[in-house]
Amino acid sequence: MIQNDTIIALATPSGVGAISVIRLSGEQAIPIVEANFKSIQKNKYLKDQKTHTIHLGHIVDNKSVLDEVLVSIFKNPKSYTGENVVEISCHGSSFIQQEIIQLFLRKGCRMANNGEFTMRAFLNAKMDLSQAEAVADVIASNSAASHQMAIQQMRGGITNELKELRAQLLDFAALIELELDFSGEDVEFADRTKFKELVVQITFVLKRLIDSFSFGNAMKNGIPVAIIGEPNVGKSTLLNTLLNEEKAIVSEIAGTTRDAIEDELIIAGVAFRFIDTAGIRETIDIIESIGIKKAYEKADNAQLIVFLIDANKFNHNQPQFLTEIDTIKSRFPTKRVLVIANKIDTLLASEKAELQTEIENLILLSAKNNTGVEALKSELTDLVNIGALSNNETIVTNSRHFEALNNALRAISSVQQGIELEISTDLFSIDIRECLRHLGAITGDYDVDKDILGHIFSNFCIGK
Ligand SMILES: Nc1nc2c(c(=O)[nH]1)N(C=O)[C@@H](CNc1ccc(C(=O)N[C@@H](CCC(=O)O)C(=O)O)cc1)CN2
Ligand SMILES: Nc1nc2c(ncn2[C@@H]2O[C@H](COP(=O)(O)OP(=O)(O)OP(=O)(O)O)[C@@H](O)[C@H]2O)c(=O)[nH]1
Ligand SMILES: [Mg+2]
Repeated sequence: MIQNDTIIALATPSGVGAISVIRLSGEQAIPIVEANFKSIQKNKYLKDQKTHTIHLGHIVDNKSVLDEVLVSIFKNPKSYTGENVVEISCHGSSFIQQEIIQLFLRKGCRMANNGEFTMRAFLNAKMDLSQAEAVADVIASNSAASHQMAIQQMRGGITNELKELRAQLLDFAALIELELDFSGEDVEFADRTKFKELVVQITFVLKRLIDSFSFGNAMKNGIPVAIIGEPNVGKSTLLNTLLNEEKAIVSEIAGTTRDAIEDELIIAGVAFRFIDTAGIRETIDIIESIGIKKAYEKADNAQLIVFLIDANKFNHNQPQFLTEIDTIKSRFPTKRVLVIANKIDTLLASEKAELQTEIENLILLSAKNNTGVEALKSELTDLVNIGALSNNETIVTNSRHFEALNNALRAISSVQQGIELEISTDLFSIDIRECLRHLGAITGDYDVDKDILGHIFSNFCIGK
């Protein structure tokens, strides 16, 4: 499916750099560049050169030399897009970049849309849709964890997990449909025992992939950690200390933070998104109470909760702290709650020891003096199960894939029910097709809607 127009875009960031790469893809890429390229070698022409070769010369426009460049040639189908591709490595000046692009736009190229090079790679079967989508994730990845998940996906993660099972399901679909053609006679081409085994196996793999999404999504976007506690306990100070930046306003006035403030921090290769919230207390202030409501919402949506208490207020005669901690833990029964006693710089050593023995698993910290913060960080990374990452397992991070996997699971569950209830074959053969369709949507094997493709690639940057 070779597109007949030739597209051009800057492949490197716009702005000044040592060199910049301008990429052209399409049937006419080589002749278009050829007409304005002069090799330093006499009588050397790009059209005669082998694929994957590099050539030194000048880009010329009406005999004036725009730049000395290196031109790389990739010949259809051996290129990133599967089309003829030419890359021009020029000097990294904004002026030169623009002059060269403008020159080739005049000579018959068209400016590429976002993600169009990768879209062409998909349309020319250089990669499947899930791999093409992962290209954007690779570019966007900002932590070791998100990078690893994206690379795994770009190399065909989900596709490889499902390819074999999908092929087997397709075979069964064909056999079962064949039985339907002989509906008068009592024939069974598809081995029911084997078919049941396959359905169980598919269900198992789908569930594993679906389950990986909450982890994958959190890893990709940063694991949300809500910092909550009473006013003035030092939540905003802790956020600032973690980020090493005066992000949130800190003051001795209780009720300083109103709106939730968040930012990302990468700890040991994993992105965490820390959310500082309004201090929780009874209040008649309308704005403050909206902030408190929001604090609860943030905690509800967070993966982890950091609950801060003011170590100063600890009084060993009163089990008030313990009640407070229990209240928070029962308010968020399914979440991991890390309890932190802040402001330990104001405590005597004996008081610290007492605090630690009275409250289990307490992290002692001084947000102001930056003590105990490393312990908190290592506690956080311990809580994140990155075992899946080191095992190179496929982790679903894309919500489109997640949705398709859920749809496929729903369909295969109907198939399973159909077999158990021994309903007529024609009914569950529809569910088998349905399952195949959803699995195909992930890789783009089924006729994917133009709009869906447009939507997927619109999230890319130009030149990718
Ligand atoms: N200069 C440059 N660097 C780049 C890219 C690019 O397009 N250009 N890439 C773009 O993202 C990535 C590399 N991906 C690529 C994937 C395939 C082919 C390619 O030419 N494939 C051919 C030939 C393979 C061979 O035989 O060596 C093919 O698949 O047939 C090129 C780049 C990252 N670095
Ligand atoms: N001594 C000491 N003071 C601290 C520490 N952390 C915060 N403080 C002080 O406690 C006061 C309140 O700090 P904030 O960070 O604004 O507290 P907050 O929990 O965000 O308060 P609200 O936004 O009102 O809920 C400020 O005066 C801080 O300087 C600490 O570790 N030690
Ligand atoms: Mg605050």
